[in-house]
Amino acid sequence: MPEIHVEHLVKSFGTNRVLDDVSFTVRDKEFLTLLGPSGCGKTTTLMSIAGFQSPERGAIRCGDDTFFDADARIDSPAEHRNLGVVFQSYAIWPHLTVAGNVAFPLKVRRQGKQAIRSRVAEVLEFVEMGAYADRYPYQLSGGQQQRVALARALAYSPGVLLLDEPFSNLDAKLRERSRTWLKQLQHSLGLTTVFVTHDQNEAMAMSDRIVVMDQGRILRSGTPEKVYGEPADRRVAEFVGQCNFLTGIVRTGPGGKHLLLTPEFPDGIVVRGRRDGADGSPATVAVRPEDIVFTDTAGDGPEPTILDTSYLGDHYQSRVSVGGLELIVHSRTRPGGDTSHVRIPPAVATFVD
Ligand SMILES: Nc1ncnc2c1ncn2[C@@H]1O[C@H](COP(=O)(O)OP(=O)(O)OP(=O)(O)O)[C@@H](O)[C@H]1O
Repeated sequence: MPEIHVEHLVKSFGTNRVLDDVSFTVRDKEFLTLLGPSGCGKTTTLMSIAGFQSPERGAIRCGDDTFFDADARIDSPAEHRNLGVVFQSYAIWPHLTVAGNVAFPLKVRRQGKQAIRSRVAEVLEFVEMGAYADRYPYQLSGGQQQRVALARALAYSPGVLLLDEPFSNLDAKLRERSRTWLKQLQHSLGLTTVFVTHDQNEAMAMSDRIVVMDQGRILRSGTPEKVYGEPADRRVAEFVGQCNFLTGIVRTGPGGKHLLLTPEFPDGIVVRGRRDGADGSPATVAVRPEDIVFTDTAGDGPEPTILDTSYLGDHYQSRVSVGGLELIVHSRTRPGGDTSHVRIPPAVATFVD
């Protein structure tokens, strides 16, 4: 399957610049997710790849094909790009059966009757909808309709799959099941896939790599582990999971490790990663709530005031106050009693400014 190269896309609607120098590569067979808040330009990026939007600047290449090149005035029509696209609203045709919906793009491509029949059967098997071929959309659940939309997109063996929030109409349980199932299908068919979502859990669960966008720009890209564990930017840390931010002064400690000294943690927090010329400069670090520990050892850290605690099934979430600072802490057990100090273990904090 081809790689996709998105290069320096710029796109405005009137005076509103919605893509501002967007570049990324989707590798062969990779599941890449565009993640970001509503209005950040995810759909516009996807629609530019699909050929339904034309940027003002930049280029989009897919394997050896140039889909779009503003300088060279190339903008190939959507139907020549051989991409499978599934929109947020699956838009399957209500007057056609499941098989009719899936056959439609093949008929448009003027394939023979026998070839269409066998391909429709094959694709419906991929999405586990073989038994529903003769049903109409109104006789299907939301999840089943979504599978039909996917089958229709897969029918003509596209090199690349583009998915724009395909699970947004499903309930939480079905959404979760659909994620696993789609990921398995994508993997087994080896499809290069670009997926759009504003749901960070969905992005984490499904992606080989995530591209985090905000206000038409790419803030960060990397594996889910990298984006979550080393967000590098405060907006990424805030958007991808919950996060605490601590501000202080950097000191170089034993072994060349960087420490962040804050009024609440005067002995210093050992920060992961290095930064040149940081000694003595102000800095902000991000610490995930699950990385902060309640402890009964007084020397380990300050004594917080617990403001409130919620039980969330697999953990407790507490809001605690340490000096003037409020922190969110996740713990396996309810804090209080002899677990009355908070500790930030070495190398869980990362610089974010
Ligand atoms: N056809 C259009 N005309 C004018 N403005 C548009 C048009 N399409 C999108 N926009 C604007 O461009 C910006 C980016 O929209 P886009 O749909 O790409 O965002 P998104 O990240 O996909 O958001 P969501 O998650 O809500 O779908 C928004 O401010 C939106 O209002």
